[in-house]
Amino acid sequence: MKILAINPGSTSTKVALFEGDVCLLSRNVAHDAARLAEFASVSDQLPYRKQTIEALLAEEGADLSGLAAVVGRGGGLLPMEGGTYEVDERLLRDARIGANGVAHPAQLGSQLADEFAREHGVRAFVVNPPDVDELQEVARITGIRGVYRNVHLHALNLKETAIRHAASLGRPYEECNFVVCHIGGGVSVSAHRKGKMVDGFDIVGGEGPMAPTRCGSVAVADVAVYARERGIDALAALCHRSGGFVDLAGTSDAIELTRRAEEGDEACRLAWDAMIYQIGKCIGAMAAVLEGEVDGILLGGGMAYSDDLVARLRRACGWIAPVTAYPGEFEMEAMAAGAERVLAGREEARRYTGEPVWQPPACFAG
Ligand SMILES: Nc1ncnc2c1ncn2[C@@H]1O[C@H](COP(=O)(O)OP(=O)(O)O)[C@@H](O)[C@H]1O
Ligand SMILES: CCCC(=O)OP(=O)(O)O
Repeated sequence: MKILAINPGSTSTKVALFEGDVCLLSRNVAHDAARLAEFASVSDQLPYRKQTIEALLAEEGADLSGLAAVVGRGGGLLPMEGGTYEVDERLLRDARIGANGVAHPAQLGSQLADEFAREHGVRAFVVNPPDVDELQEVARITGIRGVYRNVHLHALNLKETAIRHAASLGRPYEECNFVVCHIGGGVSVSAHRKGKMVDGFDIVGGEGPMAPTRCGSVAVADVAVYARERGIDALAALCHRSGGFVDLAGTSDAIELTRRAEEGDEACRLAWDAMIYQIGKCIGAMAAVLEGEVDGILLGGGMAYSDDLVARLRRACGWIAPVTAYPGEFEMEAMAAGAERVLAGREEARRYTGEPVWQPPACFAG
C-alpha cells in the first residue's frame, strides 16, 4: 500500500513515498525566501509548490502505481482535536482562506494532497495539523476579558517525537510527561502531560522564543510602538515570517548564521546566543507547567543537528530532566503512519467540523 506524504514548510517542501513503513523515496527542497516572497498569499504558492513536487517525483522516477492515499501536513484550520482527518470540502475551504488567521505554508498541505489524490483517484488526509489544540483550561486564560489563548505548534513532530521517546523508555506516551521542542524555521516548545499537549507557545502568534523566521515574545508596549511606526502588516509578518534571524541577520539559515558568527559577525553571534537562551527559558516554563515531573526534554527540528545548540540547552536545562536530541523530524513518517492506520481500518478518519474545542467560561462573559 503506497502513501505519498507532502510537507510544505516555511522554508522548504518535503515529499516522501512510503510502502507500509518502508520509505521508498524522500526529498527536501529548500526554497529561496525571495522566490516565496513573490507570491501575494500563501494559497497563491499552490501551483509553484505542486510543480516543485512533480519535478522531484519525476527526477526520482517515482512509481506511483498502486498509490492508496496522499497525506499532507494540515494547517490554516480552526482549533481541533488531534488525529487523522479526511480532506473534504469543509476542511479545504478553511485551509484555502487560512481560517486560523495565520498565513503559513502548512495550509497548502491539504490542498496539495487533494490535488494529487484527485489525479490518482485516492483518498487525501491530514494528520495532527499545527492547529491541534489540547490546552488545559488554565493555559487559555489571559489578563484581558474576552481574549483567550490558543496555540499553533509543530504538533505532528512534537507528538511523534514524544511517542517514540516514550517507547524507548518502554512506556506508553499516555503515561509520560515531557517537554518537547521542535527547533526549526519556527521553534515550538510544549508541555505534554500523559499524552496531551497541555501547554506551549503560539509560534505563529508571536509567543515563545525567537526563531530563524520569528520574532518571539516581545513586551506588548514595545509591540504597540512598532505597530504605530511600521504598521500592523509588518508587525504580523515578524511573528511568523520576517522576524528573528531574518530581521537581525538577513537569513533564516542557521548554518549560514553560525558560520558567519564564527567568522566574527557580531549580529549573528548575538542572534544565535539569544535564541538558545530564550529556548532554555521557555523549556523552564514548560517544566513548571508539569510541576517538575518531567520524564525527559526532547529536542527535534533541523537546528537540533547543531552540537553547540544541544550542548548549551543541556547545560541550561539538564538539571530538570535528561535532554535527548532527535535531529530533523519524524513528520513524513508520522503522516504516512496516520494515513496507514485509517486505510488499514485500525482508526476511523475524523471529519473536520470547525466547531470550537473549548467554550469560554461563563464567569468572564459580558
Ligand atoms: N547541522 C545544522 N546545524 C545548525 N542548523 C541546522 C543544521 N541543519 C539544519 N539546520 C537549520 O535548521 C533550520 C531548518 O529546520 P527544519 O526543521 O528543516 O525547518 P522547518 O521547521 O522549516 O521544517 C534551518 O535554519 C537550517 O539552517
Ligand atoms: C504553523 C506552525 C508550524 C510551523 O511553524 O512550521 P515551520 O517551522 O515550517 O514554519
